[in-house]
Amino acid sequence: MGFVYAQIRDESVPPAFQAIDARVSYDGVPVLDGVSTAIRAGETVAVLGPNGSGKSTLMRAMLGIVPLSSGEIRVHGAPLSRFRDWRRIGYVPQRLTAGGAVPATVREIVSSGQVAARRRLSLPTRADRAAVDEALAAVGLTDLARASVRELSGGQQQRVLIARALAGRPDTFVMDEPMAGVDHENQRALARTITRLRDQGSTVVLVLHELGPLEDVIGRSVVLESGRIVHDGAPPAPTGECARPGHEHQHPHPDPNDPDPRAAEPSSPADLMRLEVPGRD
Ligand SMILES: Nc1ncnc2c1ncn2[C@@H]1O[C@H](COP(=O)(O)OP(=O)(O)OP(=O)(O)O)[C@@H](O)[C@H]1O
Repeated sequence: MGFVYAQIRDESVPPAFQAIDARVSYDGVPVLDGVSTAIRAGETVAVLGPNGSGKSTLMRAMLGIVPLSSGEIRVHGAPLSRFRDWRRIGYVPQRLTAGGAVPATVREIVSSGQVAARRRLSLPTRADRAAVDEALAAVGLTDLARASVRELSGGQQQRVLIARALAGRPDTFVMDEPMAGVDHENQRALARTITRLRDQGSTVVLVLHELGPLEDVIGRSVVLESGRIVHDGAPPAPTGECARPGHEHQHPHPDPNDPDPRAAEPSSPADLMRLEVPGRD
């Protein structure tokens, strides 16, 4: 723990992510409206806010998946366009729509999280396989390793995506609603995993609708409203604050398998890999 806090305080370590007056528009409509924030290495930060406030867009902009109309993103000290060390980043996208033609198994999808980190043409090592086993165990999917992801429930598919990010052994995680559709028991397991990542010094940025079992893990919350940061600091108090997510909050995607025309539909390990390593060329 001492190491973690020393790292957070150490000004010589660049922020894991830095947004400087970041703006994103869709069809001329501003969705991020001048966001400036820094996620320090080793921090565990929740991004909260009402539906449509720009949370996912901020995550995707930080990873270069959506372009800025103006402003700047820096990742581990480098401008996004020059950042190359994507193996350091584990991305859990909002959800998986696993209806594609390739009947990938749970283990295959989880193993795809290691492709970015593996040396060209090299096969998985024993350590790689152990990391996949560990990631599957961390999300409670060991028994389903050989199942096709298409057979899984939305919450189980969400856990596959989390395991895929863990398997690559990154030190920086971006998780977009990792708890969505996940039952309480597995939410608590995920909270334990995130606590462990934090204690190891990993950086974790999560989009959440409510803190739930993560309440004790989250040290800082950034609340967005209409594409702007309206709160940045200690998580909002449980009651009486409009910034608190959950109240008047309608989740727009109650069924994780319900196709969303906005979403990419990753259907193969290769497609999932592209989600994992945005911005590579
Ligand atoms: N690819 C896209 N094309 C057009 N508009 C988009 C696109 N992605 C998001 N939007 C719009 O941008 C706004 C912000 O969306 P975003 O998904 O970032 O919000 P959010 O805070 O993550 O919402 P939620 O809690 O519902 O997931 C919304 O109005 C949304 O409809």
